[in-house]
This record gives sequence, structure tokens and C-alpha cells, in this order.
Amino acid sequence: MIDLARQQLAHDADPLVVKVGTRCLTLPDGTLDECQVESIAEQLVRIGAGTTRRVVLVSSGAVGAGIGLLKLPERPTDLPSLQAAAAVGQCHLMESYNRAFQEHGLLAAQVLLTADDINDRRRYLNFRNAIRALFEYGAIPIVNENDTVRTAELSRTVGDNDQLAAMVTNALRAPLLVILTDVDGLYDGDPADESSQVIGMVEAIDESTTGFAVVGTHKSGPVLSKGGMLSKLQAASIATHAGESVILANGRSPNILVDLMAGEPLGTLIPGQGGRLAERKRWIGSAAMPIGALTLDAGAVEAVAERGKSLLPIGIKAITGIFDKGDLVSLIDEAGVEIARGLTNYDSSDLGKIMGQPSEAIADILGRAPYSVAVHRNDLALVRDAEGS
Ligand SMILES: Nc1ncnc2c1ncn2[C@@H]1O[C@H](COP(=O)(O)OP(=O)(O)O)[C@@H](O)[C@H]1O
Ligand SMILES: N[C@@H](CCC(=O)OP(=O)(O)O)C(=O)O
Repeated sequence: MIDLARQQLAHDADPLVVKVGTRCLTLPDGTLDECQVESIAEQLVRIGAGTTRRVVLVSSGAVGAGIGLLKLPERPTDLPSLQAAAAVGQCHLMESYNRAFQEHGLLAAQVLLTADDINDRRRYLNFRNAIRALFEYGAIPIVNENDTVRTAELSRTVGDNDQLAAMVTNALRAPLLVILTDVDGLYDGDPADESSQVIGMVEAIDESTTGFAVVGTHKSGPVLSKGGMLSKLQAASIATHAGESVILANGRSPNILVDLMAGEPLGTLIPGQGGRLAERKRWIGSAAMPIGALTLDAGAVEAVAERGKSLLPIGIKAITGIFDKGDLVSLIDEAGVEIARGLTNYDSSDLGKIMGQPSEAIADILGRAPYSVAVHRNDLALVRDAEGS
């Protein structure tokens, strides 16, 4: 049955981001399921990809495809071998997509990204411009994490394609992210348990929702395919806090994308929270990850959070992390609660010297005073804006 709200959401979904998980793309032996690739491509064409609707596909599956091609007896567990499998598999994955899209007269475009590409504002803007150019040419951008340069330990890595897809959604201001996997949506218990039911709508992601994600049901081991339902909910949280909606659905269900775009109430809908954020605030608030933190005294918290003021050095009580001028930092209160994120005008070393001091003293302390404020209000996004309250 068509749901009118879902129909409107589908109608407005331009650009649309579709994320396809490994479970949806691989056969039981771990190799690439070419029929699924063809089905995804065919459905995307039917819902207007490359012609009437701008679509970005975020696709996993490189590791699975690589394992099959390299004839590995089992899935490797060490990072270099997984990266090698991903590198081999990515070619095959893209060949398959390209072949499938060419059947419909369209070209596939490979886009390999890491979280750092989105955290760096210049690279982020370049990424967005490249995607826009691909839209103009009617090519289909197919994003995957750049696995060969990924380092599991790096704090600024995304971790998996679910969250990368959410970042891409926010970067492109896509009103809808569809995450396809091998189950019908978020279940209220273990999906393997017959008494568990799919939740049609999740109003907001909180502990009760994330509590439904059964950790370890699948894929607890592999380093390059470690999404899981919790990761999908975390991704949904990133996108919905920027005001975009997310649907979790079964990519193995025939015609799922066509049905969703017709407004069928399938899967689990997590509607966008509050208003949609302006582009720059969206990047600051939710696309990028902070690499340091500034602890604010109570007066500064009030000035920034309640009066919309810039952050002055005098209101900073402590600095955590090593960062450069222009980097994204968290602004936290003395209890450690994040109240905002912003781009700092000074690096951590200079900020350490001027914190707690009036702005008039900056020139004396540093020998120069390029900025009177530590973080300008135009470069700040309040956490509560991101939460839409
Ligand atoms: N509450 C839940 N509802 C639905 N799926 C869940 C839940 N808890 C755990 N899962 C598991 O999450 C898996 C999907 O995540 P993942 O393995 O990362 O898929 P993909 O490779 O498609 O991204 C499902 O196959 C399911 O077994
Ligand atoms: N980049 C990896 C996928 C990593 C990943 O996030 O997998 P999944 O949880 O299935 O979306 C690959 O292409 O195999």
C-alpha cells in the first residue's frame, strides 16, 4: 500500500544516496553476486538515475569480490591482505557495475574516499564539485571507502561504508539515504528469532533503538566489512541529525528501490530530525570529525550557546589535542558535554598561550593578533542545531 508521506519523501529524494552492503552483494561463498549488481543497476535506472534523478551509489563488496578472484581459501584477517583483496576486488566490482549500467546506456564513475577527504574542507568541496560534474554528465558516481590507504587505528577514519554513506548524504544535502542490506529493516530483536518484528518507523535514535542491534550476529571478525546494524543506526543518526531521512531495507527483496521510490512503506524509516542545516554548518556539525577540544567556562558556554556569540580566548579553560589553525574542534563545557563544533582561528600551541586572556593581550603574547576571537560564530555549529531542537 502506498503511504503518502513516504511518496512525498521519495519524490523529494533528489539527490538520492543508496548504500549497498556486502551482505546484499555477495554469494554464500563470499564472491560477488553479479545478478545483484545487475538488479541494483537496473532498479537505479528505473527510478531515474542518470536522467531524471541524481543518484549516488555507495557500494561495499570489494573485499568479497577480491577473495573470489584471488582464490583465497578463506577470508584473511590481517589488514594488508584484506586491503589487497579490496584492491583486486574493487576493479571487478566496478567492471560489473560499469557493464550493468552500460546495458542501459549509462557510465559508472568510481569514487574512492576516506573520512579524511570529507574532514578536510578543501577536499570535501572538491569531492562535492566532482559529484556535481558527474551528475551533469549523467554518469553514476559509485563510492567506496579507499581501503588500501585505510588504517584501522586512525581516529579520523570512518570505519565502514554505512557512516561514509551518511557523510556523503550530508555533504550533498541529499534528503534521503537508503541503506540496503540482507534483512527487512531494524528488528526489535535478533532477526534470526521468529518472534522479532521489523520496526516500520524509528522517530529518533536513542539507547532503546541501538539496544535492538544484536552485536556479533554477523561479521564480527572481518576488518574491512564490519558494519552491522549498530553501524547503520550510527550512520542514520549522522544523517538524520542533519535533517535528512534514512530508510533501512532489504536489498535482496526484488524491486526494493522501485517500490521504495513509489512510496511503499517498506523497511524502517528514520525521518530527518528538525530543520535541514545550512551547508557550512552541516559540514562543521556533522560531516567532519573534530580533532581537538576546547573546554569553555560557564560564561563562554552561555555566550556561545545562548547568545550566538563567537568564542573569545578568555573563555577557554583547557585545550585537548594538537591541531592546526582552521581545524575542526569540539567546544565542551566543564562537565565534558559537547555544546558546539567550530573551526579554530589559532593552532593548539598559540591557543595554549592565549587561553584565559583578554583579546587585547593576544598581540603582546604572540607578537601578532590576526584574530580577536578563537572561533568565529560563522564557523560554529551548535550541537543542539544538529539535533534540530
Ligand atoms: N536488530 C536488528 N535488526 C536487523 N538486523 C540486525 C539486528 N541486529 C543485528 N542485525 C544484523 O545486521 C546485519 C546487517 O548488517 P551488516 O552485516 O553490516 O550488513 P551489510 O554487509 O549489508 O552492510 C543483518 O544481517 C543482521 O543479522
Ligand atoms: N570497503 C569494503 C566494505 C566495508 C563495509 O563497510 O562493508 P559493509 O558493512 O558490508 O557495508 C568493501 O568494499 O568490501
